[in-house]
Amino acid sequence: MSTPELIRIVSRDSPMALAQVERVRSELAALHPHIRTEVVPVKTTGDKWMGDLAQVEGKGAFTKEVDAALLAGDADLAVHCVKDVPADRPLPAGTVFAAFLERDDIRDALVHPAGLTLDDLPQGTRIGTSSVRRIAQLAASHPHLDYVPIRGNANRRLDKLAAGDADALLLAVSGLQRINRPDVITEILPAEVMMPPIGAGILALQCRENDTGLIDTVSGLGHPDTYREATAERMFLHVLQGHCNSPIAGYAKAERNGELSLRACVFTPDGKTVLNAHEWAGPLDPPTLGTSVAVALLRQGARTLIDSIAH
Ligand SMILES: NCc1[nH]cc(CCC(=O)O)c1CC(=O)O
Repeated sequence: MSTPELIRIVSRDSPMALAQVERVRSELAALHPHIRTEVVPVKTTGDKWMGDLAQVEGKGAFTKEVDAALLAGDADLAVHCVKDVPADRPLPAGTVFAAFLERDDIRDALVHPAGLTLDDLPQGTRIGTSSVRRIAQLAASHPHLDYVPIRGNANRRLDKLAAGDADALLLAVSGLQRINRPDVITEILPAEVMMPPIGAGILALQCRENDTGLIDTVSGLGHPDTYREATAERMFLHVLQGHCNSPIAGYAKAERNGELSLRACVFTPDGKTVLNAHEWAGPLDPPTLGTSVAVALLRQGARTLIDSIAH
């Protein structure tokens, strides 16, 4: 097994994705100063299609072309937001996760040009979001708000907000930090108000499964607690067979004392029905915790809620 001299890193070509690649490059440079890296940017279906993601083959819209480049040997290492990697099916055959980087902020933020906070938004404020998860969580608590679909990478959404296409946005804090625009945040929503999506704030490194030298080299970038959280969350989503447009939210948390917990919710689109589960792992391993929380929600009727959303 040999250490590679050059690692070609493939990723989406959005500013956020390229910033993520730079983080990987700098962590790699610190660990392996002699390895050179090259960036292979690709456009994904999700970047090109500006309509409803459920109408394209929704699942994997942000990952398919990246995975294809990896499998074709045009690159050696893919960087993905775990949030964008489908969990209802296995990773593309022949690829594996080699590491999960230390998790960033998991919360969503409100972006309002005049600096208003969520509870101050007036009647009829148009929130630019296409996310079933985000809309379902505000629909019940803030019924006076309106929603307008908005797509495109975070920079484009900020441009559309400035152009007046929406009155406010909901975006991930971690994403805004990555594109160096935390200045636009007017309020960070606590996870109790806006439960994050599965995999929020986590970057995964994916390799070809037979590239053992590379897997070994990049595994040093992995963060053990993030690995436990990501594994519990993805098994949860796998058992629920959630899809990219699912009204599902939740997060695992590895506490300082080593205990792992997972809380999760499934919503109706109007947010009036919320199924809830929160469990501690105790002696369970992370995937079994994920399975247990998913089964708890299935017992409460989660299947009907998930299947009633078009996908
Ligand atoms: N679907 C786009 C996407 N994928 C991951 C993030 C945020 C960063 C992350 O959670 O890793 C975003 C942007 C957003 O939802 O605001």
